[in-house]
Amino acid sequence: MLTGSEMGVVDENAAALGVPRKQLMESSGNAVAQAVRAHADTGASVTVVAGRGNNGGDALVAARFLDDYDLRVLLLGRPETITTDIARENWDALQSAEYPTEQVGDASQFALGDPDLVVDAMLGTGISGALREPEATAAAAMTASDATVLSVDVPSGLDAADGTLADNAVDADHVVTFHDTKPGLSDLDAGVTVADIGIPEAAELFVERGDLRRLTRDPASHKGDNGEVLVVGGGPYTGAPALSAQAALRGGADLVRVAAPEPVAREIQGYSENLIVRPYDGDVLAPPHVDRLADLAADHDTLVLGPGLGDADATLEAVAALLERFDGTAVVDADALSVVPDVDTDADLVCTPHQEELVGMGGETSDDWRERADLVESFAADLGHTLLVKGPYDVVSDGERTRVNRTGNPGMTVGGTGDVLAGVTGALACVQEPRHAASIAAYAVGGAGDAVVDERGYGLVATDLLDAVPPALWSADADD
Ligand SMILES: NC(=O)C1=CN([C@@H]2O[C@H](COP(=O)(O)OP(=O)(O)OC[C@H]3O[C@@H](n4cnc5c(N)ncnc54)[C@H](O)[C@@H]3O)[C@@H](O)[C@H]2O)[C@@H](O)CC1
Ligand SMILES: [K+]
Repeated sequence: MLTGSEMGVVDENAAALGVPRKQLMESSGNAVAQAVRAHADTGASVTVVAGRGNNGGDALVAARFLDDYDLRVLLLGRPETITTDIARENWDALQSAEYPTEQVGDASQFALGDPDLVVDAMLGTGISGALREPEATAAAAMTASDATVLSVDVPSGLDAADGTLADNAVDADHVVTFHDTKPGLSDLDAGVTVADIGIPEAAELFVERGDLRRLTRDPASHKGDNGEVLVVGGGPYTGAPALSAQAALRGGADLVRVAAPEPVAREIQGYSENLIVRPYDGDVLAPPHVDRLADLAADHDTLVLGPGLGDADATLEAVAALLERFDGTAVVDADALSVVPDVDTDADLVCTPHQEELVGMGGETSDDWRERADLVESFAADLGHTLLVKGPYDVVSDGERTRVNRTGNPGMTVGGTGDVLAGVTGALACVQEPRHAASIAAYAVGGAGDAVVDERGYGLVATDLLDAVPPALWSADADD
């Protein structure tokens, strides 16, 4: 089942793969016409009631497949108010071909007549709230009529975000929905057909620009609403935690703090005035620090644990103890990964190993990315956590759902790129489900690397990625 917004992600991913929405609309329209044929004999009277969005567009396409019916096509509103180019192009095609179309200016002009079948294509996944006019009047007329009511995608008035049905929704006899069923359809007293509209499976498997649609930033948000990240890293190394923390800021987090041993804290701060550094005593993370860090972590949306911590026994012991105390979302990277298989934690972990680290954790890998995806999925299920396994094709799995990211290039084998990825994942995990955070982070950091290499060739360094992350996250072109 897919919600309306998930459908939007998949459909833009299809466009990114070369199957644009207008092509999908042609398939949808064809499927609507097939459903008409299934419920009305050739020659029967069929009235199409089209809204001004793409739901209406689907039915305007269907009209071209229904030449052997006694057809009427009603547009609710003026053609100038059609909201998308592709729906308007299909309206214009009906005009050029001189189909019998009518415009309904307002509710008082709506007259359904007495058709054998009515196609309800007023509103689909773009609805918000109860039906307004003239849709409300048209819906009441459809529901009251003797006509068979065939709804396109969802009955107008059903909100595919959560399945709620408006009081004045269309009472459909049949629904032809696209690609996958939608929330609320199974509760209706209507026959539901799911039509394949030619969206490639890859649009759901591969992370593509449609996934960026999940990113939203509330214009009314305040400092902190977009995430506070705590990076626990550093000791033997200073660059890694600084990179992760700066990447978390580039990934959209509002506040990023780094907890690090006192001797390296100043150096980490020196990399960037944007960071807040919280020093603790000693040269490396060790069990005595855990109480304070656990309290600090509880005040953050996500924890990024591992960058530059090193693998001293005391450090790994402290990592395990910290995870045992923590019940939020933590991105675990680098040396901290080795602790994960044996740790007992209520936290949601996003583990970001490369393939060697995966094997070190007890997982298996394969040169074939499809096999690797299966292996990662079953290992994620064993662990009970989300995995983002880095490679030429990154694999993200929560043990049930698995995605593959194809951005990135061989220039990114340089040191530090993993720290950037962990930081961006940490930032996104403040506002996204872990699997989406990991998928989008992999896509955007890979895309950032691709942009840098496109511009300057190989020889990129991890700091180059930082500036390239925001455009990779936020400036994808969306089509209609
Ligand atoms: N996303 C996809 O993957 C695909 C979508 N297609 C179709 O596109 C539909 C979604 O199209 P759109 O996003 O253009 O949205 P809709 O066509 O569902 O509705 C958009 C219009 O409805 C108006 N509106 C919203 N709430 C209203 C209310 N309560 N009362 C009256 N008017 C209201 C909006 O102002 C807007 O003009 C799907 O349901 C499906 O039929 C298909 O063409 C193929 C693929
Ligand atoms: K509809």
